[in-house]
Amino acid sequence: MKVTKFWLGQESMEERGSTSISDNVLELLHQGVSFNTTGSVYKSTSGSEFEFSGSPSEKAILSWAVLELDMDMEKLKQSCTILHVEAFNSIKKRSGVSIRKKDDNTINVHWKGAAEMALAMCSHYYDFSGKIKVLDDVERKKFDQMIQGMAVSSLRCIAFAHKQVQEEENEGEQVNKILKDNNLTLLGLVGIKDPCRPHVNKAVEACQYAGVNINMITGDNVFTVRAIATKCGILEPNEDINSGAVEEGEEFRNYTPDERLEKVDKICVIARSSPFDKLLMVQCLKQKGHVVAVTSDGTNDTPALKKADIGLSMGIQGTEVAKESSDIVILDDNFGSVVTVLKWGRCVYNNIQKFIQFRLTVNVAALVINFVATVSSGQVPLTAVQLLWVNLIMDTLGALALATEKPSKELMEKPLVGRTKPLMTNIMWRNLLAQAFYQVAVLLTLQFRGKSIFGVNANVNDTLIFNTFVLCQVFNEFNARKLKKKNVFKGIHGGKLFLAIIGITIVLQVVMVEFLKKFAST
Ligand SMILES: Nc1ncnc2c1ncn2[C@@H]1O[C@H](COP(=O)(O)OP(=O)(O)OP(=O)(O)O)[C@@H](O)[C@H]1O
Ligand SMILES: [Ca+2]
Repeated sequence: MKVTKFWLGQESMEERGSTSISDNVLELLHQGVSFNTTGSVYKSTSGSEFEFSGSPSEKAILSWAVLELDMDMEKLKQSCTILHVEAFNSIKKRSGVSIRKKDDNTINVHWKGAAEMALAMCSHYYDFSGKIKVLDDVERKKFDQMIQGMAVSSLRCIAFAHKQVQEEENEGEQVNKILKDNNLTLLGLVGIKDPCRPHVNKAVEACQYAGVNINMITGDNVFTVRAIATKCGILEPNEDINSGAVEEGEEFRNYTPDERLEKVDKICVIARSSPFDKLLMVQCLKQKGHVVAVTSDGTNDTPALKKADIGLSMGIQGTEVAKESSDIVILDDNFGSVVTVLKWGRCVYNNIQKFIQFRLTVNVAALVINFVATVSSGQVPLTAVQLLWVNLIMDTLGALALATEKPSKELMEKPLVGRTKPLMTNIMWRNLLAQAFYQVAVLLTLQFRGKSIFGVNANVNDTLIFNTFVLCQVFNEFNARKLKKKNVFKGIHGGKLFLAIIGITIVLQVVMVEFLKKFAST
């Protein structure tokens, strides 16, 4: 984030530079920035480089004040004492401080906050030459237009305002417990640019392609949000203003629960929201049966992160509290990683389905064969050791082969699973029953007719059945790779591990049959 615009009175200050600002206004601005902040400035002893810490907005403001307005935080700290602080509050969107200047004992209250909200508290403003002027309706309108102009070019607007108060007045109010917030004088407006990260556009597109809707809920001004949302593809460029896709937090908050449920599907963007609105949105979407993921960086979004099905926090910018209450921490702060999360989530779900189908087929086939053969002829075609052996290699190697399949592009085309769809789909049942039926038919034919077909004795026939059963499972493993597709070999070259495991399974089977005859009864 970076301050790219600065208005003093009704003059844009970028070209003029800090030297043209009158001394009294500059001093007040310095006070307003340096005491009313949660960030800090370090100057490394060796170089002349400054280091800024704090939230992104704070860092942007501090670096602007230090580098462009020649603010010296150390010197200012020594010249004033802080009397009372009101921390930034996500509902009021402002923070305040009252300070006493040591040399003349004057007390100043400074406010910094969302521009249109701060403007509402002002009755006067400093013009470019440092004179105080009355903020009448005509002037107010001009300021409103300035703010809107900055917002539509996707800037975050923050205003600085102050008020000088009398000592007695403060004493009467029990030593500055409540900061005065009316009849302030506007010091200036800044516009902070927060450029869209390079991968966001693609990530939004990929999510939408995968059937995931993206909503943006933020504390920023509605015009700023609309500009940013359009830039990163959340809103259509020619979205109708009255379509209900963009709303303000207050509007959303004041709906009746039924109204909210009705409108929530249409809403893409909520501006000037409080943390409570974010939570409300998550609750609403969940109530509608959606699976909700929330990404966030801030402490105040903790309730929404916790309430969501999946909470994602940012690893670098994110606060510790946000990380603690999220399920996934995105280490590189890249929104593009959300797509990776989506892909791997679907991949794991898909692999579990494949394995379930595979295992159930093995078990159903083994059970039916042994049951039918025992009931009709009193002989068991697969012995206990053989069945254990099949379980052993299929549970370990089979699981390994199917669970290590990497996410494929097709996964993103799959329809959403949702909350209520069963894990075993109809297609899986179809595959399972068809495959089990086929295996049972082959093996029972071998059991009852094998000796005459191949002209072998009973012992060899039993081994034949055992081998056939294991090989059936090996082929079935290929079948399980694709639940829906006909071509189960697609992308097989990529699955080196899969092929290796199939090879190992066959080698182990040969060892079992040829070298462990006594044990395996072959
Ligand atoms: N340090 C600050 N001092 C004063 N006002 C601020 C500051 N940071 C943000 N604001 C104002 O509050 C608004 C953002 O409010 P809030 O922090 O509740 O929303 P958010 O969606 O959590 O924002 P963020 O993108 O910063 O996480 C901004 O548009 C700005 O006007
Ligand atoms: Ca935040």
